[in-house]
Amino acid sequence: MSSQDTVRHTPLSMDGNPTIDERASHCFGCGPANPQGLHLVFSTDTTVPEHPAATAHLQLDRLHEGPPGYVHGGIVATLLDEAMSKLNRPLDVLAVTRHMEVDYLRPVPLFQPLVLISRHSHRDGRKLFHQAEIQTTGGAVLARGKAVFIRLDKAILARAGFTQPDD
Ligand SMILES: CCCCCCCC(=O)SCCNC(=O)CCNC(=O)[C@H](O)C(C)(C)COP(=O)(O)OP(=O)(O)OC[C@H]1O[C@@H](n2cnc3c(N)ncnc32)[C@H](O)[C@@H]1OP(=O)(O)O
Repeated sequence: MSSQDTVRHTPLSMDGNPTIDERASHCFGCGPANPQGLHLVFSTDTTVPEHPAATAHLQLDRLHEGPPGYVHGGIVATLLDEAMSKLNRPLDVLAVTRHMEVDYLRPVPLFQPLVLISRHSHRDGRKLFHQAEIQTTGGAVLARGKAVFIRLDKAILARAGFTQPDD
């Protein structure tokens, strides 16, 4: 089995005792250790601390094709979800997507530079409301998403298996 296959097929529970960042290293959207992942790199802007923003620049190829020449719709949703998830750390919360809506406004082209932008809108208790867009470098909006993330407390984390017994 190649090392790539080993990574792919090793369950989290057999991964030793990784740190939380190591456990996130295989995230399909941003994990550097996932050989099949999108490897998105975000910069965050906390100029307005209560409304942080996140931005990534990317370009996709036929690995993520849906309609000929364009990005698959599921990948479009993944990009928006990932961008919105990046707003949680600047807000100092651990949260997961509970609800997401996607507007597919224009086909998202392969082989062209794209900009992925997200911004936190507001919060209501444990609910965080985020928005995101996929844009061309000229600023044309191709897809737009909005989502409700739920802030996780220790009990939910344990129930979902995101923590290990010693956490
Ligand atoms: C390394 C970085 C990784 C980043 C990955 C990118 C982000 C992700 O993809 S995370 C993975 C995908 N998400 C998940 O797997 C989450 C799965 N869901 C869960 O585990 C649970 O539903 C969980 C824990 C979030 C919440 O469960 P639970 O505590 O039972 O709450 P639940 O009853 O579902 O409702 C949550 C709240 O959302 C609200 N809600 C649901 N839909 C909507 C909506 N459309 N609009 C507004 N509010 C809504 C509900 O009304 C409820 O509100 P309140 O707290 O006021 O009652």
